[in-house]
Amino acid sequence: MSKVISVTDVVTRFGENLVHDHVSLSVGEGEIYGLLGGSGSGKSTLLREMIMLQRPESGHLEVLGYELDRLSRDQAAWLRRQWGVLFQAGALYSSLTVAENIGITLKEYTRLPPSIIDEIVHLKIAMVGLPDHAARLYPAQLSGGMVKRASLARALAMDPRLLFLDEPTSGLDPIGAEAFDKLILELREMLKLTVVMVTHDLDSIWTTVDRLAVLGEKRVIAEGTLQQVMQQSHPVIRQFFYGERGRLRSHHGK
Ligand SMILES: Nc1ncnc2c1ncn2[C@@H]1O[C@H](COP(=O)(O)OP(=O)(O)OP(=O)(O)O)[C@@H](O)[C@H]1O
Repeated sequence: MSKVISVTDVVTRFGENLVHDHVSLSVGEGEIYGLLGGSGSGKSTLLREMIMLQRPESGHLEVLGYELDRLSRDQAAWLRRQWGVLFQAGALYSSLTVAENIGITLKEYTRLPPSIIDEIVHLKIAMVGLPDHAARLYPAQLSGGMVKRASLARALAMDPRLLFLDEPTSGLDPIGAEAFDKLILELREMLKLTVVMVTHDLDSIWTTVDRLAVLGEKRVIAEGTLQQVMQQSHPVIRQFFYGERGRLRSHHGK
C-alpha cells in the first residue's frame, strides 16, 4: 500500500510544554487511520500539522509526496485543495445557509457557474444523507447530527482525496454516532478517500479504523491494526481498551 502521509521524527513544543518528542507514523492510501491518546497527548496538534495549520519545531511531514516544509506557494495552494477537514465544533458559518456553507469553497476556488455549483451542493447534501430541504436551513436550525453532516458535505465540496476528522462523533448520541461511522465507511468506499481521524470513541474505533497510532508520553506508543495495538502491554493501552477492571470496554467486534 502506498503511503499518503508520513510523519518522521516530529518534535513540537509550545513554550516549555514539549508535546511531541520524535513522533513518527505513516498513513496508507485508502485507509481510515485513527489517532488515539489521552487528553493533551497532542492528537489535534498533529492533525493541524498535517494540514499545515501549524509547524513542528523539527522533523518532517510528507503528504501526497510533498514535504510540507519545502513547498512553493502554488504547491501549498494545490495541496490544500486535496483535503477536506471536519473540525470538532463543525465550524459552519452561522449567517449562511447550509447550501451557502457548502458552496463557499467552490465559489472561491473555481470558476463554475452558479447553476453547476448549486447542483454540486445538492449532490453533496444527498451524499451525506441530509434531506434536500436542509439546503435552505441555517446552522442554528439543525440538530447536532445534521451540523456534522453539513460540515462533512462542506469538507467534501472540492472532491478531496484526503479527509481529516477531529473527534467526528463527539456530542452525538450512540445511535447518531453509529450512523455517522457508517457514513464515513460508505464515503471512503464510494469516493476512495483516505481518512485520518482523531477519536477516543471506542465504538467508532472498532467499526471504522483500519490502522491507528496511540499517542502518549509525547511519542507513539503503538501503531498498527487494532489487533496489533491491543496486544501491546503498555499501561496506556491496557487502560484505554480494558479500563480499570481489565475488561474489554466495547461490545462491538470488527
Ligand atoms: N496553540 C497552542 N498554544 C499553546 N499550547 C497549545 C496549543 N495547542 C495545543 N497546545 C497544548 O498542546 C498539548 C496538546 O494539545 P492537543 O489539543 O493537541 O491534545 P489532544 O490530544 O488533541 O487533546 P484532547 O483530546 O483533549 O483534544 C496540550 O497541552 C495543549 O495545551
